[in-house]
Amino acid sequence: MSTPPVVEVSNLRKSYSGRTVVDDISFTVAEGEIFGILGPNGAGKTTTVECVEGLRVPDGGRVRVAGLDPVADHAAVTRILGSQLQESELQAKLTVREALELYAAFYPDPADWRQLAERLGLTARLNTRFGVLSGGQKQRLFIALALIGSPRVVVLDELTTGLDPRARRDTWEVVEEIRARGVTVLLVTHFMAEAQRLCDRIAVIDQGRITALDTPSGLIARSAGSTVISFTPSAPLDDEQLAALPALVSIEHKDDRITLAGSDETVNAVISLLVRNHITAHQLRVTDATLDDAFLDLTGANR
Ligand SMILES: Nc1ncnc2c1ncn2[C@@H]1O[C@H](COP(=O)(O)OP(=O)(O)OP(=O)(O)O)[C@@H](O)[C@H]1O
Repeated sequence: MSTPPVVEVSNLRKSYSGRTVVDDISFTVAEGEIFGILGPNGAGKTTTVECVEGLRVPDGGRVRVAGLDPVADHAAVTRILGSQLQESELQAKLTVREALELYAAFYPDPADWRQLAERLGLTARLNTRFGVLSGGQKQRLFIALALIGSPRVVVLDELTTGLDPRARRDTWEVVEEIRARGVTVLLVTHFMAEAQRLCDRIAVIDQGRITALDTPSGLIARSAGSTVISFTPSAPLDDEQLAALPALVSIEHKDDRITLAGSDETVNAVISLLVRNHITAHQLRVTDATLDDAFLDLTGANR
């Protein structure tokens, strides 16, 4: 028996001063899933998740979190859904311990904050004031505070922005641990590597609309030119023959080097073409497109 989705968004619309920034967005998130919302600046990602959190009132459409309306049933939804705070929401003088105790007091049945601090590597920082924590330590504290009410769903928005690569990786591990405990994660991100590593499915949003919704590998596969082939031929190749290759998306010449974007079919055909013409391919490289390429294809970023 399939369980109902934890988060349901149908035909969501939101405008600011007559300008539509979320335009007919629909998606569902299953229990235990890490669902990514990816898109360029100003695409409407934060507005969408703020509607899920009940922090913004939609102009149209329907949002449900565990069957509840985040605006009408706000108090009930805050007990189910944990949100990541913004930096401005914590006083610089508050210590890590005080912040954890304060937020634990908001919930009738909070998680054990000492255990959370331990798991997030904050035990040695309990007496440190928030204002002097490093960026990575602040993010860990925000994650701890988002989890303190033992939520079923946690919303993490731009979780690793500004972190160094090490701190980013540590934070990803924490998110994977959260999911391993069955918590559903709604993750807003700009970082392809983050989306690729963590998300089960990703909605790509551009100008307020979903342009694609798929698994990371599904998004990559649907990107035009999912395989890139480059080589330096031992003799000139006729452009017409190259242009006739199956599934070819683009041809690029740079000095003697040729770069083709296509599919696996293109790779096989180009090899046959070279063999037929007794041409050797020097420094032949075949690479798969990345989520970066798919992102550029699926958003206005390359138009
Ligand atoms: N309170 C507001 N009043 C007016 N316009 C707003 C408001 N909040 C957001 N916007 C505008 O709505 C659009 C979408 O913003 P939103 O923050 O949802 O995008 P985003 O995808 O999260 O962007 P970013 O990646 O830059 O954070 C932007 O053009 C933004 O300027």
